[in-house]
Amino acid sequence: MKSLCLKIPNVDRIGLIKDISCILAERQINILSMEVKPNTVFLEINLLTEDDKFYIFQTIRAISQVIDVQEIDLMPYQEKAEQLKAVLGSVSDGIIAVDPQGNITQHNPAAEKITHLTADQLVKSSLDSLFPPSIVPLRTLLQTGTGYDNCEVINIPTQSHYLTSGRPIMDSSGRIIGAVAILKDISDVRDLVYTVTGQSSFSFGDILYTSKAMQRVATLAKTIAQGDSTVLIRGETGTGKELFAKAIHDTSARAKELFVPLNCAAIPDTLLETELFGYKDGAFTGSAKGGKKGLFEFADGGTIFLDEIGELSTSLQAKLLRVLQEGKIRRIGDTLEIPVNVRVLAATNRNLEEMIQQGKFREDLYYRINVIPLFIPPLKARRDDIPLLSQLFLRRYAARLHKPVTAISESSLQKLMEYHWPGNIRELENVIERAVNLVAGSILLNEHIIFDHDYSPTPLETVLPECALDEILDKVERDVLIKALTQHRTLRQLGKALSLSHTAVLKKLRKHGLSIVKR
Ligand SMILES: Nc1ncnc2c1ncn2[C@@H]1O[C@H](COP(=O)(O)OP(=O)(O)OP(=O)(O)O)[C@@H](O)[C@H]1O
Repeated sequence: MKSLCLKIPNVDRIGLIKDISCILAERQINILSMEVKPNTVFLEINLLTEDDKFYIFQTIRAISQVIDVQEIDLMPYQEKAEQLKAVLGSVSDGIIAVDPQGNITQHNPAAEKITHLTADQLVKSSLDSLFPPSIVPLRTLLQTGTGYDNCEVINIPTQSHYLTSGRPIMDSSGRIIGAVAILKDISDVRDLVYTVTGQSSFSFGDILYTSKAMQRVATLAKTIAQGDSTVLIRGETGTGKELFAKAIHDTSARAKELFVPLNCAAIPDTLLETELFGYKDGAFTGSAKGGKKGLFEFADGGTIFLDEIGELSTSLQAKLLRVLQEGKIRRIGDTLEIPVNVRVLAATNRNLEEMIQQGKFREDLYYRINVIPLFIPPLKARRDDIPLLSQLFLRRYAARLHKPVTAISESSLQKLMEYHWPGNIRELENVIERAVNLVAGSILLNEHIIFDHDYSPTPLETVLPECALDEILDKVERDVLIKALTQHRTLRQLGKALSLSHTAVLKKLRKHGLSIVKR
């Protein structure tokens, strides 16, 4: 039933509320809420009919000392609640208020985002049902009344990580009637530290290793980072080339500017050119009005990371060489040259020297980008790193998949140490993710470790007897695609490996309900 809110200005007198109540009672009208302030009464009542409404306006106005009766949209308490909601909704920090028993009474949308809990989970729930007691300083606060500042909370089941400060809410006699916690997401804290101190948000500390080989690479990379020269990062697929590029940028003098990564193999040539250099207004049919900035312009002042540079077509290689030599770009369809100040980091797992011999890679570009070569060793050449990286991925996927697995058995670690890792750290991550999916207990065992090459395609003998040729071909096609997907990350690479066009690959993936694994 709809309610009607009234504001009744008056000259205070004893018995006025009783008179109003009598009029409403006579008409069987229910009072939903009432607020009495000096010289004003606010009423929220059930609205019955237009006739009732006319009647109560007339009769209440006629009460002695009543000045007027006005209809209003919201009661004062509703207005305050709306204002509070707007204030809570406008802050980026999470806010959670609880009553003395630890039941959540208020929270804002930022708290949902930071705790990774939904409004339904938070509303009227108790702290203990949502957070392990060991990570809820608010619970202690309710007992001691002592506030706290910037406690770090990592809640593994919900994958949330934040800093929280808390204060008690006391009544006038000093009794604790609740508490309020402020939550700051850890990534916002990092950004803040970065803004204030200029300290890098991603550093070499995020690249894990124990091997001597990697120590040498990391030391060299840290030195390189201080300079401004072009770096060519070499290494097999999945060895961490992009990770190094990011660490070099974030430790360099350009750290405050943009790091723009581009995988040259992921985009067809024609698009790649517009991505890199942009285009002028009206350069071609369907081009955006006002033209478009390319990535070199975007990255101005910062770093551009050209991953899989060996996949660039020879015509784009020539254009890239011009930018590196002249420090200027020209948008497609434009004659104007725009100066850009961009550090180029490039990476490849291809043998560029062999490609030069075959005429597939320009020698002049090679010398231009290979100013400082950085070789990331394959995982099989630094097996000492396997236990540490395995633990990292085990923790990551145990948390992500809500599994209680905490350790890797001796023999499975042995199995990991003996494998040749053609897909390097990316493959190790896949294998651990797969194992965590399979494990039921707390220890990852030998049987949970399945390498990519262990996935053997359906043997033909098992399908031949009962299937039509179309079905057999379908099964084989699906197996081949699954196998190829474990080795290639982009449509372009897949297409190349299977001698198919982009669209043909895409169509086949769709047909079998498969997709490229994004990382
Ligand atoms: N030393 C490391 N510590 C932690 N994670 C790592 C390390 N090296 C690589 N990784 C992880 O392995 C994955 C592959 O790394 P990355 O993408 O940097 O490799 P890449 O050599 O650039 O691969 P590709 O040649 O296929 O582009 C990423 O998820 C990355 O975070």
